[in-house]
Amino acid sequence: APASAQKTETKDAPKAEKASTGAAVTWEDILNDQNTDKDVLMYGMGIKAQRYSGLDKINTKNVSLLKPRWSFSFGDEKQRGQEGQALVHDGVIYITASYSRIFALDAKTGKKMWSFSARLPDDIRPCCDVVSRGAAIYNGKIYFGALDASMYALDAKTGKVVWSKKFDDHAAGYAYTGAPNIIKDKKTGKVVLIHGNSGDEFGAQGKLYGRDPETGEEIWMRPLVEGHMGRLNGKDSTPTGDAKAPSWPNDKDGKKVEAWNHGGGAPWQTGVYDEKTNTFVIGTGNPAPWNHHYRSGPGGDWKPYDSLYTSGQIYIDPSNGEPVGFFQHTPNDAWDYSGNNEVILFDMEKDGKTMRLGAHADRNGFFFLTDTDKLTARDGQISKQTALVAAYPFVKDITWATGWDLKTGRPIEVEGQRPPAPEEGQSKGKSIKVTPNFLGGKNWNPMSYSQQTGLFYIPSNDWTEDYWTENVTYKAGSAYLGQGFRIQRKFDTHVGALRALDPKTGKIVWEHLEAMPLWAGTMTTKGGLVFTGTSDGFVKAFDAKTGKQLWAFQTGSGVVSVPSTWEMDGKQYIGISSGYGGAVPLWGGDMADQTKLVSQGGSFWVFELPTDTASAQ
Ligand SMILES: O=C(O)c1cc(C(=O)O)c2c(n1)C(=O)C(=O)c1cc(C(=O)O)[nH]c1-2
Ligand SMILES: [Ca+2]
Ligand SMILES: [Ca+2]
Repeated sequence: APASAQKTETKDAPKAEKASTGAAVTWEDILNDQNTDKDVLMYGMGIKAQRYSGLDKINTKNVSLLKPRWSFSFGDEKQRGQEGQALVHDGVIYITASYSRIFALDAKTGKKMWSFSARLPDDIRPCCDVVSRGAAIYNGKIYFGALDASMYALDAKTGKVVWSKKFDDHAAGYAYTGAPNIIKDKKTGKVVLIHGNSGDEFGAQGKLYGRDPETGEEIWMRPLVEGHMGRLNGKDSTPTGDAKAPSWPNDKDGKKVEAWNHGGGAPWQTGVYDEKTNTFVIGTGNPAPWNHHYRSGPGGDWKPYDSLYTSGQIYIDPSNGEPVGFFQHTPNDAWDYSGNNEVILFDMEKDGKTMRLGAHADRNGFFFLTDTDKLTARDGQISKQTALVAAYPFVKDITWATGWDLKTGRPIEVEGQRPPAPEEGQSKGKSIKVTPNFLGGKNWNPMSYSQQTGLFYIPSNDWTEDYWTENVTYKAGSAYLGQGFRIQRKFDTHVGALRALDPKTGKIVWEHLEAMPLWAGTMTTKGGLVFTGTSDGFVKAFDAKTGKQLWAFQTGSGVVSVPSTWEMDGKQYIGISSGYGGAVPLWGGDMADQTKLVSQGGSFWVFELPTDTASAQ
């Protein structure tokens, strides 16, 4: 879209109040983000995406005194889900909002410096609400994606469009909701902007893109369905994996089944960069259609057909977009579990040695630890199920598998837990009960890892569904699921469960239950705290060791975003968006009815301790 078609509002920055150094963010700044308290330069709050802050000014002793400093309304009649995580640089907060909007706010006062609203066509088709999870910042520019499958670079000072690229057909269901990544490729020395797409529910082809952050020009494109052709510098590069795509069956004529042409696997969340091996890691989406019979061989034989490279974590060489490793969380995914959730990189001592691991809590109910050195090895093999180190259940009563075989790295599936095909002459198959349901034991909202406690804090949900197959044919722009479902609660006590998991043992050290689904991310701090938000509007802080709730503040709408924290003028601040939405009110059956009672909203909140904490006590 031409820049002139965009609406940019620029307000003069309150210069007197802004202690600006004017320096643009460099790759070194990004690499060091974890250790700099005064800024938040990436989604994940650090190169390993641990969402752990070394700040301890707000801590278990004083957090009960936390109060708002200011709040900013995103305005407009547009509301719905506010899922963004704020970036903070040079006294400015950059926060994305629903309907592909982004705001630059003065961190001291909440005063708007500029805002940008992408002009969206009427026929966009995001599956799961009009959300945006965040932006990236680098070299004087802010990068963020829009729901019509486009990417923008904005001038960080003015919000003016530097470049924009429309990368796919929104009318066919392609979209973008995630926060892009900035990484520096060690081989070429070039900084690369990496982003994916959304659209599996419409039979989109999942694709990952590497771009020049200065011009937006594509460097490479990597399709995530086996056998599809990649691109490098504008030319065909290599097919993804085996060109014959043996993990997808052939039809009667010996051609690939129709599903393979669509395939899914969209990387719609945010990846993480393993600096040591120069490898980019990102979760891949569900196969399309959800109905696995369309991705199975004659007589419903699904076992040889994993539907690669969907529902797993893929490792990519950022120099050329070549896949170097893959671990699949749900082979031939029949339940829309997808594999998109974040991978957090961390080190763990085991048997006297330090292991470099990836941690991932999947929608399928298992928490995975994978060996980063194996998955990033350039050994000519992509599928590396044996990189599995551990798989622990983190929700109750998982139906589809009893556990994982650590030798083969494959799930131990339970017979009869795949939804059967419709009987002859029927349009629907027999319904089965599935736990967790397709929205998962945990959805996109990121967990965090505390370097202080060594625990992971997982915003999980205990819920179930009725689930049955339906016949489906592909039609561009229409839902391509082939499944029917009705989401249901499982326990009277709760749906949401914030769980602290010990990666050494798989044990749940503590849990905190919530009546409504948990749809906000978590953050931990050296102050011994875990922060998150709830669907009924609270921002909450917990003792990271015990799970005791120490503070709660009501924001007036549901909280489905991701907290962040920074230091300014010697004080620590907590920032988070409020505004209810996301997938639950749209798809959630019983839960959707419950959540209709939550007021819509759209605001960003900043919290601080009273200046004189001693006298306030
Ligand atoms: O497969 C996809 O392309 C795709 C995209 C998205 C998205 O972009 O938000 C979601 C999902 N799938 C999905 O399965 C899902 O549960 C989901 C929840 C949400 C949300 O923001 O609450 N988005 C998405
Ligand atoms: Ca930082
Ligand atoms: Ca999906």
